Amino acid sequence: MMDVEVRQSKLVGGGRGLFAKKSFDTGDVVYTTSRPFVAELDTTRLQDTCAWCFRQPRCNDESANEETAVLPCAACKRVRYCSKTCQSKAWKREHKYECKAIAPQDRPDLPHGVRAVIKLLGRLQADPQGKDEQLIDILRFQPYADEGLLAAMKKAKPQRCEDFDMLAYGAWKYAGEPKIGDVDSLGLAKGFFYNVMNNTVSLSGMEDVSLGTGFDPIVCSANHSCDPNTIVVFNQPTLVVRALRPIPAGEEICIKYIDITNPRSVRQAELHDQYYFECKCSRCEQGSEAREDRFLKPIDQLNPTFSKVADGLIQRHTKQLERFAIGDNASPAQQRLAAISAEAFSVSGTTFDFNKGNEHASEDETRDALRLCLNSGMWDWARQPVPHLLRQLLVAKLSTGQTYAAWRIAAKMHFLTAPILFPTPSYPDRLLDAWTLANITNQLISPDDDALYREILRGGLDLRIVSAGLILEVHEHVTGSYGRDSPLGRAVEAAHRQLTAAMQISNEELREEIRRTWPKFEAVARSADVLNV
Ligand SMILES: C[S@@+](CC[C@H](N)C(=O)[O-])C[C@H]1O[C@@H](n2cnc3c(N)ncnc32)[C@H](O)[C@@H]1O
Repeated sequence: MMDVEVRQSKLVGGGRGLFAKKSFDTGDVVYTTSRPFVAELDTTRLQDTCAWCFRQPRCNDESANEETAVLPCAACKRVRYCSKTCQSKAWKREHKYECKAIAPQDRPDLPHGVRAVIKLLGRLQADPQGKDEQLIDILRFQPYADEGLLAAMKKAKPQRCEDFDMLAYGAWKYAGEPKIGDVDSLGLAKGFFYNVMNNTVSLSGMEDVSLGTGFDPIVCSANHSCDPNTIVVFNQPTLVVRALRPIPAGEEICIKYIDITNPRSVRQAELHDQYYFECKCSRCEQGSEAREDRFLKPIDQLNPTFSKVADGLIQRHTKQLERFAIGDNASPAQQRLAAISAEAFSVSGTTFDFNKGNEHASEDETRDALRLCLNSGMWDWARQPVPHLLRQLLVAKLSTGQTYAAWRIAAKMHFLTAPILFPTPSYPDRLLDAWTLANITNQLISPDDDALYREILRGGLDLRIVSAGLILEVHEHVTGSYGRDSPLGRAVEAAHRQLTAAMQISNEELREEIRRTWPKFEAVARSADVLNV
């Protein structure tokens, strides 16, 4: 018996939605499935990730030993598994329907949507009586049967529609033009393609690295809110929906489809471009009064130097100004800030139109974009795209082995962005950030960095206590999102065990040390000059 049900939503244009059948407390599991109904690896992950459990390179399955890397399917050599058990589960449920089609080695890897549809058609063909309930659910999941939605997509993205039609046709061909009762199987393939591919959830691993995309008829029936009452986490391969706050029975369960830390105009543009609806959630209705839209000073107080810079940027970003609109962008002051936003967002690469920009932005460009926002005196550390840019700088520092610089950025984010962007301590992004900071801190307390450790200690901050405090923090809050029985939960549990075993003081004494250390840690983090690290 499920604790949620799918029925008509009250949201304007919301179609069907997901509803709570009982009340939930913060952190409760609202819905879980052992593996999304559709779970496809990104093509770039086919060689290093198990195509069934999504773990890299081995899972906790009993038949996998420590030496087992992911091994390829002997027949198609296109997908890999970490154990016989994973391979056998995959084969029985779906791989047998695609193995032959994807085997020819002279073909490139088929896109994940095509592979998903081949397998869905195979499963449907093998179940003419409709005994598989999830398959029935998926046939009921049809937001794109709505003529209005389809028309909106055709108008906004004619090329995408053409691609979908062509790829769905290809999938149908690869599936052997299946006969499924009296059903028009090509029409079905197209319907799947639109419905499934427009509504996937992204499946990320522990370091928030994208592994692939998933689709589950229940989770994907949840509508969007920029102030969602639940979060979705992927525990390789379990999908879990948890309550972010108390939810009374009968309330609609909403998740987030996009990055909700962005300003309203960016969120609205992304929802319109990707999902073809206008969000009217409570946060969007607050307009520019919501925190993520506010600036530090009234917008006409941008200093003359930056006004001049912004005037130059208006020209460059004319086409993007609407996406970054400040109010109605009618005044020069509004346009200037919209132009600075457009410039900095384009470097951050965090709105989907700019995905390519992200890969190309250098460390210097990232720092320049940060300076543009922060030195203008209008942005604080938690207003986007500053947090996006900080994360980008952190990744750059980590990838070039500049651990101490990375630590200072991560520490700054820990105090100045995370609690503001994600007020719930168990929020997945906040937990992952704290875990990253714990790991960077651990690197700094390794014997290799002894000199640095001692220098920081002389300044009054004991990084060993900082590390312990962060591990305890993540350990305490992981239950509210990923849960203990998850890759992150297990890693944190192991770190916690190690910490407890190595402790030479009592638990109470350690907590007292942490309590005493934290204001110093916060002061160091706040004063870190991350624009010059
Ligand atoms: C993943 S589906 C959600 C389930 C869908 N409502 C259904 O009827 O099956 C996404 C689609 O639902 C609609 N939708 C989701 N959230 C919405 C919201 N807050 N307001 C209006 N429509 C929404 C949009 O049409 C969107 O493309």
